[in-house]
Amino acid sequence: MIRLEGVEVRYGDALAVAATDLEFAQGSFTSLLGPTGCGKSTLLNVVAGFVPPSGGRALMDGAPVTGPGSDRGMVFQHYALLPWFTARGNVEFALKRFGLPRAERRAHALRALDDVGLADAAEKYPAQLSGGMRQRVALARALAAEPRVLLMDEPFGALDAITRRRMQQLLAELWRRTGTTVVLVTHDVDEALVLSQRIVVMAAGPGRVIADHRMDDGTASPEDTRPRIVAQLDTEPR
Ligand SMILES: Nc1ncnc2c1ncn2[C@@H]1O[C@H](COP(=O)(O)OP(=O)(O)OP(=O)(O)O)[C@@H](O)[C@H]1O
Repeated sequence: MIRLEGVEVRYGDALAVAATDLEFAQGSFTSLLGPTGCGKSTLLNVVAGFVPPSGGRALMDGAPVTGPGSDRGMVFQHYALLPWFTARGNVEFALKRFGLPRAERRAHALRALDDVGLADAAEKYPAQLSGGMRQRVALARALAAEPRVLLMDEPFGALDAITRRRMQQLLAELWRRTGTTVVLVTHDVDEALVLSQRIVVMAAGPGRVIADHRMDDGTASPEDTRPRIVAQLDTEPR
């Protein structure tokens, strides 16, 4: 459903991502893994429509991606919540651009907050919420519009280990329940192994794909795959 054809990204003279071909099947869960600067966020932002490719093209259901759209929800490491809105207000605000009537926006927002286990915190402000709860609001905000694709850029990078684990479980549940296509950017091999069906490993200088591990076809277990990925990350020049 998402297809990158020869996607290349330059920032000025610098080649951030060399020509890359990738496909993400509908309903799949893929992690993009690699060292800092290898172009993970850049590729995700091409799919999101925030960064236009300098070469090649990104397609969603066969149509070129020309900008952000409600079919793609995004979650960042830094939650970017609006401090003057409650949790519910933040989710409702994000729904505003879809032109839903107010009552419907509210119902959607409350349902999304309930889905992430925050029904009781809907009227709290971001400053009254823990990091994990804020990230749940950000997840609710992305999911409220019922996107077909959820794009996540190091979403749990700022959380402590226990909260991070809980959020991973929540994400796995939501993915199984909704069938949303997920593309997750992470530095963390174990996070990628626990969550995804497929791990695309990237290297820097210039950013490129160096391996594509599939764990969903029964041929490789996470235990077999882990040392191979660690070796790939270690041997690549940074
Ligand atoms: N807006 C920008 N302008 C100029 N250069 C950029 C810009 N965004 C990213 N880059 C450069 O492009 C390369 C890829 O960056 P990108 O953020 O995609 O990597 P990443 O793998 O996501 O890294 P990290 O894990 O640190 O977030 C890096 O060399 C980075 O410095």
